[in-house]
Amino acid sequence: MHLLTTYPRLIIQLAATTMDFLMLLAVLLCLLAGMAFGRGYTRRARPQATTHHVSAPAVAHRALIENADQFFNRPGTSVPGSLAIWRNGERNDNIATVMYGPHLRVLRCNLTAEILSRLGSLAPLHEEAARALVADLSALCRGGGGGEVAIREPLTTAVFALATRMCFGDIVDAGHRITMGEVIRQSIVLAGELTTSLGASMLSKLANWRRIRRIYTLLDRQVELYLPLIAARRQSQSQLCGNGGIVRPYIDTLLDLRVPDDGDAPAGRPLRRGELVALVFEFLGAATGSTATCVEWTLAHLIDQPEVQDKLRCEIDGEADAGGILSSKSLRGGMPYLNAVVQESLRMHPPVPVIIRSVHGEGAKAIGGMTAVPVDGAMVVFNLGDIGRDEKTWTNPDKFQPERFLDGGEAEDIGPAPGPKEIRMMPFGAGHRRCPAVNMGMLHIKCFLAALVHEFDWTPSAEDCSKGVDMTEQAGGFVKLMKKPLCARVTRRT
Ligand code: HEM
Repeated sequence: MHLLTTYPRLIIQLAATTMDFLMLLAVLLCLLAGMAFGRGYTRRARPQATTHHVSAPAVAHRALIENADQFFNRPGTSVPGSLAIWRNGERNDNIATVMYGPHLRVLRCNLTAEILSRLGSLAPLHEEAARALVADLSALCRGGGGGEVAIREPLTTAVFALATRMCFGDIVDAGHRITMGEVIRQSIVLAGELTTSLGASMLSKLANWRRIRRIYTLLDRQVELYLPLIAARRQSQSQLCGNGGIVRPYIDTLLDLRVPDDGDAPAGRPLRRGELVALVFEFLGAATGSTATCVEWTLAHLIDQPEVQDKLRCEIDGEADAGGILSSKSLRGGMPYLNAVVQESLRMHPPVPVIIRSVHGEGAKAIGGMTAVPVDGAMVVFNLGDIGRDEKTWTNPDKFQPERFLDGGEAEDIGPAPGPKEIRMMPFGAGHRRCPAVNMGMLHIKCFLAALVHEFDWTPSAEDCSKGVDMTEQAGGFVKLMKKPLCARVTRRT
């Protein structure tokens, strides 16, 4: 009796947080289950989701383009997505996590129509962000006189500031923005770690309980950081002026949006608080990580191959205005070498290294070696890095050769997103769930890269002078970073 009353109390006292308590409860349940079944327990065959890996461009095409309708969802049970979605008993989906259907269409259409298709109007924001990065870097490299700079942090800060303005307008002060950036960075790193270490079993959850608790803490922190901003935007949905047009911050469009209601409201329902937070997190994370990572990899190659850097600078100098700024129109279409350099970088180092789909039924046959799978489905992982370096598709796939994307090159007709006929690279994914922001992503990368190459000379750091730039990729993670963050000698051009 004593044990029965004392233990639960002890347990509750020991468990400082709900998560601790749940984990301990889970341990007890496991122990009880073990005792109950004892040695006579035989493992029942449970339907187990299998995982298939795809590295061949032709197989990716067969699945994601020819059989797109069977590959339109990401696995609902994928961790850590599932941890983030279910809070307080409700699904808080963003675009990436929601199941294919009307809800997804409404969210994707809103992002595309209200933000992604307004690149011309957003140009002043892009230009200001690029100028701020140049100023920041000039200060870091000894007032422009030359110095070694680790580029990742100033770059990420500049890209994140741009994403924050697009999302909330001008109401976020620098301190709040820095905290938001740090919380998102930590959340993404942790989610990346969980993706590789966390399985669906209870044992795996127990082994990872500290990380799971930490991710919930970070999610709560995001709620604390975004809600005051959302409330402020709700109060005054003032408009952000763009060049020749008006662009509303993303959050304003979300506050006005109505999504299909499972109940009986024919006009739909507003987004819930948790959904708004999930969508803001997605927007800020997606718009920042991939862009900053691609610019860092590209600079590494430009330092490694100074002749490519010179050729690129020549093209940029010819297009930039007196203030060194490139028009949005030039960035979007008029600079073939800049486009080729960015495409080559994305081919070799797609910032998002893998995309995942669930598949069931006959569609599974699109994947070599698979037969039709039952309704609980199988998971298919497409390796974007392998696809971009496929030896049957690319000549010297491990060599950085932007010329292949110019007229007469082996990839002259290849764009960043695959067309209907073939897949040769897919840094923005493919099929129904491909990235909706291909044009904006390309524009952001080009905008920051062009400003950096126009304003500075990039040479190896003292360490890299002897050894060369280390192009090793960091293992794991949602975004494929350089293992050794790029440190370069940066000199302001006069
Ligand atoms: C260099 C820039 C970018 C790269 C390389 C990139 C790459 C990707 C990739 C590989 C996917 C998964 C696609 C798939 O599963 O087939 C994705 C999805 C997505 N990206 Fe991007 N992205 C970039 C920029 C952006 C930006 C700027 C935004 C928003 C402002 C964005 C929003 C999204 C969203 C919402 C999804 C989920 C789409 C869905 O599930 O329907 N991305 N991105």
